[in-house]
Amino acid sequence: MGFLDKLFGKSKKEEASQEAQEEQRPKTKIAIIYYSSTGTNYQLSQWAAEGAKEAGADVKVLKIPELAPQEAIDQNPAWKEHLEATKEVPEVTLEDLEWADGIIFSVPSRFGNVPGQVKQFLDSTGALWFNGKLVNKVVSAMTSASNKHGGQEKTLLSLYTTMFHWGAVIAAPGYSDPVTFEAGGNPYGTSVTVGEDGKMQEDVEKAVKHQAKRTVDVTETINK
Ligand SMILES: Cc1cc2nc3c(=O)[nH]c(=O)nc-3n(C[C@H](O)[C@H](O)[C@H](O)COP(=O)(O)O)c2cc1C
Repeated sequence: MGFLDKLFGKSKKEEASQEAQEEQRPKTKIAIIYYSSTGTNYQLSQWAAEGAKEAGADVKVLKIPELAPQEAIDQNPAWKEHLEATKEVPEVTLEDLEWADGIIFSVPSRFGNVPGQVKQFLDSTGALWFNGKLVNKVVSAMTSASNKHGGQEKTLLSLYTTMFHWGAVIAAPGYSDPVTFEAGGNPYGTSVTVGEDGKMQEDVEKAVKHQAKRTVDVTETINK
């Protein structure tokens, strides 16, 4: 509300017209793109979707295709179960990247790096990159690992390296809200430790939702 509005208030007509304008403004498009073997990064993505929707965005949750051989998946019941439970989630395409104004990634750590499935997908973005289609996309990322210091920060930096080459704008959470401290204090992106029982060791839901809202805010600022 501007100074004059504060002083004199707005007429009902002006308020209605402002509301109508806000309704007509296209929603910010956020793609939440994840890879997950055993469900952790899928859950982080669900929370991010809730946060981004609460912030008014049009949201798509998309999975990066599995590449592991079926024999490997069959040997791990949690992996098999998760893939079965999420078979209806659409697989991400290059058109989804073009559609999105902002992208939130969620990927598990593999020796401090992104999983091969994620790298394969990123390497398929060459033509979009070459044609400048990824410039100014706002990106933010989340991750998980089995150990508290198992490579979470390095995994995020490895992922962001590709985004620097895209010309994307990285919207890491930093310490923009105290929820980050409560979630373990990773300013590069929300990260979580997964116990042997497959459960998350820290409560990161609020931090994920904050990160998602911040991604929507930064995306809207960039696209003003
Ligand atoms: C090949 C491989 C490498 C991994 N490397 C690490 C590692 O270096 N440090 C660590 O703490 N966890 C490591 N993990 C554990 C995964 O990060 C963990 O299972 C994952 O974060 C769970 O996420 P998801 O449930 O979304 O699949 C590794 C797992 C696999 C399969």
